[in-house]
Amino acid sequence: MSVLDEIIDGVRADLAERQARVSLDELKERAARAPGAKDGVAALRGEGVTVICEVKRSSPSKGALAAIADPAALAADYEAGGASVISVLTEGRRFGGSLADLEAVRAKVDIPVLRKDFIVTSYQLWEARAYGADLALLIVAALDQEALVSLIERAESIGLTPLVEVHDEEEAERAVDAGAKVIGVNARNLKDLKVDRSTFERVAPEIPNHIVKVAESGVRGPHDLIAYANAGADAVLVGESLVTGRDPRAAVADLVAAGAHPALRHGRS
Ligand SMILES: O=P(O)(O)OC[C@@H](O)[C@@H](O)c1c[nH]c2ccccc12
Repeated sequence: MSVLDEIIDGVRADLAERQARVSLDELKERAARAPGAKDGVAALRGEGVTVICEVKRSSPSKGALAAIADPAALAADYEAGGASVISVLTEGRRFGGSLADLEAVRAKVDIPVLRKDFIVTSYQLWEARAYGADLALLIVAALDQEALVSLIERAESIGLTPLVEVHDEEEAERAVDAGAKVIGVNARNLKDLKVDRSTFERVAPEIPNHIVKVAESGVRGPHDLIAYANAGADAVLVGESLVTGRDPRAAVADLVAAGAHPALRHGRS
């Protein structure tokens, strides 16, 4: 079984427990009381390359990364550094996240917040909205085409912007066909967890320019952001290097500065 399949088995078990405790109607009521969803597409289409900063305690590939006692404080640092979107991992078993983290971050920052999880049912989209998310991750490799199309539609119908994650050209084509407006190319292959930064430049040409292109994973600092920008990224998603660094606010500010004028500095046409 692939790592992705194993993670999803755990996600489904935890989901069944929550569904037994909280009805869909309760979630919908909670979603109706949540602050209105912010426009994720607009946030990512800023000047230059925008930066999505992730609250990430651990990962299946590296184990524990950072304790992050106060995820809201970290998110506030990211926002102060110039982040455009905060990504909050809510998967518990492998990534150490929770919906409580999402709620705490939402209460603290003004910029859009992404629920980063392994979403396989619309119940999880309602949870995302109920806990204040504005965007939600949908992983193409975890969904058949029918489920992908229906989750994109459901997400949009409740105000969420789907960030549709792909790992290769074929998945990119499926994401485009399904109507994704934001596509993330993950350099970390979820089958064996290896990072290959050339994935983005290989897959990006499959994605038409009206779609926001996000380069995910493996950004160690400004030079990686610039390489992704030169390969056509509109945004980058960064976790590990920020949570393990000494000064997340300064690290984000450095990334944002590098992304501000990539065309002028690096000859991107
Ligand atoms: O920590 P990194 O290498 O900066 O990567 C962040 C992000 O791309 C990664 O956490 C991620 C991308 N897609 C995911 C799907 C599920 C969980 C995690 C992820």
